[in-house]
Amino acid sequence: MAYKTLEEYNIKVTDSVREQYKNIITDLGEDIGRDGLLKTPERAAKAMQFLTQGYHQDAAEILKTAMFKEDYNEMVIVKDIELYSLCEHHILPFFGKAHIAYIPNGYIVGLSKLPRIVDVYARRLQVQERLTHDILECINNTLKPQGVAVVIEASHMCMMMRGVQKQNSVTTTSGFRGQFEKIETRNEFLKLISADLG
Ligand SMILES: Nc1nc2c(ncn2[C@@H]2O[C@H](COP(=O)(O)OP(=O)(O)OP(=O)(O)O)[C@@H](O)[C@H]2O)c(=O)[nH]1
Ligand SMILES: [Zn+2]
Repeated sequence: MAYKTLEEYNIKVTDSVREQYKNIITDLGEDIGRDGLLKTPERAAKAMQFLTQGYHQDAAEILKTAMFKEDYNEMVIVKDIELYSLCEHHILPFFGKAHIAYIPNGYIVGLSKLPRIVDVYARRLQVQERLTHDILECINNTLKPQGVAVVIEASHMCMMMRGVQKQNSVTTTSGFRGQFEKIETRNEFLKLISADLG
């Protein structure tokens, strides 16, 4: 990075993206001088930077900050983790829920770190399949558990607001490593994430 700090880099990016948004908004037929739009290029630039901040974050480092030695060999599940991402084909949102499980192998991880790594990978231009694998591989390679499973259910705005315009379709992706490759373990996980325990 040619800048001393991430903050300095972000300010330069805001400046550049703001100017490009001015052109985009004008080309789309709007009057950039209109009162309500005066600050829009700057706001839009900052919003896009927020939604893609995952490029500057290291998910493995986040996991490593909260790994604790513990002799617990049962399945740990964090389900219904809400996520918002951007599809890399249209730069439109896709959103839904991630469900994550792992079976420890000497170490447990601070529970909040699992939603945090979902956000690191979701806040990039993504496809749902790669998002699923990014989360799966990060946990597998960093925590080195006996097994890990990730399921994501999401709706894609590019299929709702435009294109095929289907309002109710939900896409499910999944990945399983280690113990979760065994059908009984995988089924126990799938049963637990679909059960309403409340
Ligand atoms: N596999 C996958 N496809 C996605 C995802 N997000 C968007 N897409 C699809 O990416 C495809 C891009 O296809 P193209 O034919 O190049 O684009 P398009 O003409 O805009 O396609 P339509 O959406 O069908 O109008 C579309 O089928 C989208 O539904 C994703 O996360 N995973
Ligand atoms: Zn799309």
